Amino acid sequence: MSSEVAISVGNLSKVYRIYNKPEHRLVQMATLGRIRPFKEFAALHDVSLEVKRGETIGIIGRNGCGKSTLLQIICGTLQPTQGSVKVRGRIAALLELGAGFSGEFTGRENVYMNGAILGFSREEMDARFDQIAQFAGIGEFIERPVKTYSSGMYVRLAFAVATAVEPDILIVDEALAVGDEAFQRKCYARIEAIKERGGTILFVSHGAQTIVQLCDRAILLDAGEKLLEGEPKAVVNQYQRLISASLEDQKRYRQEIKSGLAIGATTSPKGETTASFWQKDESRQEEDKTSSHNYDSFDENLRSESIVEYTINGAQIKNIRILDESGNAVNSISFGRPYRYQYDVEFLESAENAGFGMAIRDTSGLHLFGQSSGEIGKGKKFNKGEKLIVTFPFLNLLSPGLYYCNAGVGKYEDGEVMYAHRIVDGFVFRVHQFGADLLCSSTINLKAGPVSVDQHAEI
Ligand SMILES: Nc1ncnc2c1ncn2[C@@H]1O[C@H](COP(=O)(O)OP(=O)(O)OP(=O)(O)O)[C@@H](O)[C@H]1O
Repeated sequence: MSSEVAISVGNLSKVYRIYNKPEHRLVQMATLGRIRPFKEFAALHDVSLEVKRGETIGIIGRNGCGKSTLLQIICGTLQPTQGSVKVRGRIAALLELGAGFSGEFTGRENVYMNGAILGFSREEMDARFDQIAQFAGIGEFIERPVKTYSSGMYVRLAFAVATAVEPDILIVDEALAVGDEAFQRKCYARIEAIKERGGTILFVSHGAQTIVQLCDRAILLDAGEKLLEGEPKAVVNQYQRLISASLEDQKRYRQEIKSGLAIGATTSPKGETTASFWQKDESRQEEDKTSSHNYDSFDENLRSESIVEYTINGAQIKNIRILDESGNAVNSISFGRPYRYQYDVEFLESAENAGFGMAIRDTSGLHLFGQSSGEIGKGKKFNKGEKLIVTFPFLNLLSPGLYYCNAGVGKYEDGEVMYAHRIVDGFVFRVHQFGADLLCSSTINLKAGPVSVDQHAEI
């Protein structure tokens, strides 16, 4: 293993044996394995991955997809059925609650025991103890048995120990979700500090935002298999599409993701690209370019390369766009000016209680703003064939930079809220620098106007 690599996992598989009754284990032992009264369940199948020193990798996937199993094998607390794991450096792990501490011992005693397991002497832990207790912030509970702790207190102490011992590799399994918001912020700051000093971090989370914000690379696990590995935002987009798909579509998506078809698929089902709408507006763009009132324009080269389109489920969103005050299509816009974010919707089936939404995210995937036409479930009925233009007016107070827009049509059917159609990162726009410098460009905000949904025959 090269010295640049901190973790190397090769063709890892884990098969659990599931016994219907505890005594079946005895039967197996008594018959020297001739009777095998168990079923086998493959929790991991042929997973390989490599984490370089200094990288932060996020693992995302549905419940039961094998994330914890993978981390436990990497930490050495679980044996694989097949495959290899090589680790270079000292690992500190925050695995699921209950692992790591002994309930009968006090917090203080557990801190010292954990330190000893990681190879620290009593003196070395003495030097760190006050800092650990202060970070955990659990007051006099540090002198009480850990079994009396709330889950939040437990995580506070576990995180304080795991990060105070300056690990080369930090492995965190969703644990932070238990702490309160202020503590989570403290933890993320500490994770950032570990990253900055070149530590390697392996991070499991269901939180798409966390993965996008913290990680250099993400891995999507599904049913024990590594489906995708890559840039966090692209991986998270596919994960979100997968978890909100019907069982039937999930199979197809898995195939698409595995074969690489799902990434950067920018074509809508009818073969129209999002850019085709804009080509219709070329004459208007020309007019706009000649007008002297602003620097707004439409940049043909600025296209979203991370579009993820959900299955059409009764409606279709088309032609996502931003229009300036005069109705010109723009994707390079000014600070402080009013615009309309717009898309067309055609209902392919009638839908009760439909609603329309949008969201804006920055390049890291951070959700900045979202708006909807109203609560889904209290919306109108729309008939098959009905065509609409959905408009979200806004005053642009976003700082210069690139932003990605989502569009979604929701409906309420059989007591369930679902997407009739959704496009993630369907449109990208730039807030340009011209004229923004003098304004307060640190504001990350939009001033939204009332959403309108207009019937339209020609879309
Ligand atoms: N000791 C065990 N015996 C049998 N099956 C197990 C055992 N531990 C885990 N499993 C099964 O293996 C699969 C993977 O479990 P794992 O805990 O790794 O998933 P996960 O992705 O971490 O799930 P979650 O997001 O819910 O924490 C699940 O279907 C789980 O039921």
